[in-house]
Amino acid sequence: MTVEQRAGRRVAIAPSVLTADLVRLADAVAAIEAAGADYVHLDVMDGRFVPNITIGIPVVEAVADVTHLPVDVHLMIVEPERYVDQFIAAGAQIVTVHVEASVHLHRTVQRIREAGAQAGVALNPATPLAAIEEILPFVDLVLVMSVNPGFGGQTFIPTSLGKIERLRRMIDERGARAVIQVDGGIKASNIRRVVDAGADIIVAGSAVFTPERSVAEAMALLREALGEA
Ligand SMILES: O=C(CO)[C@@H](O)[C@H](O)COP(=O)(O)O
Ligand SMILES: [Fe+2]
Repeated sequence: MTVEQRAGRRVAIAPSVLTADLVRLADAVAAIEAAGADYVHLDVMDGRFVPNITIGIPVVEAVADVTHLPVDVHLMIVEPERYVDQFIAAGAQIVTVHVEASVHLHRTVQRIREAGAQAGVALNPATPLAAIEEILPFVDLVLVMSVNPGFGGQTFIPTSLGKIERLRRMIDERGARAVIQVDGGIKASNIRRVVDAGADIIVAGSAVFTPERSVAEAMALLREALGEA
């Protein structure tokens, strides 16, 4: 994408429901949809790849059944290739796997696309961009983790900004089609910097689901920080 094309683009926001009231998950999804979210981001954790266990296939299916938003599934699980078909059958439109978790990443990405979803690859904060050099032409999305995966509500790691800038250059120089998603610790106070570094899709969990304000107010605050409200 050229600088000119990027200048006119609208940034997408993908709220993560990880810190929502999960007893009222349908209400949380309806609230982000009404507030103009572009995706619903679902964080799947297995207690092995990350030290936390969250939701699985039935919850993804339940969310897909009650929303028009594209369902963006972030798999923080070992051997994700064993489950991608089931997540896609459940309604996932984007399936992102961690490069650290899939030995035959090219095969996994191919399988996600064959099954009809968009394929994303995610990088932990300590994983260098070199890990995606070979897979870049085959993916729809690269997810830069700006916290160590496993929990919502953590603090943004500032060195992520340089990594996003370098990834932006890598994608643009190679003419790759992948979009850049950034996930972890993004608030109204830093969203502009993340977008200026090159992000196309912002994941925001605790900034959207917070006791401090309604979902609608929180989303408006993020848009305002982007200069879009
Ligand atoms: O994947 C993850 C955490 O592992 C994220 O999607 C978080 O759930 C985002 O939450 P905040 O950092 O925005 O609170
Ligand atoms: Fe996530």
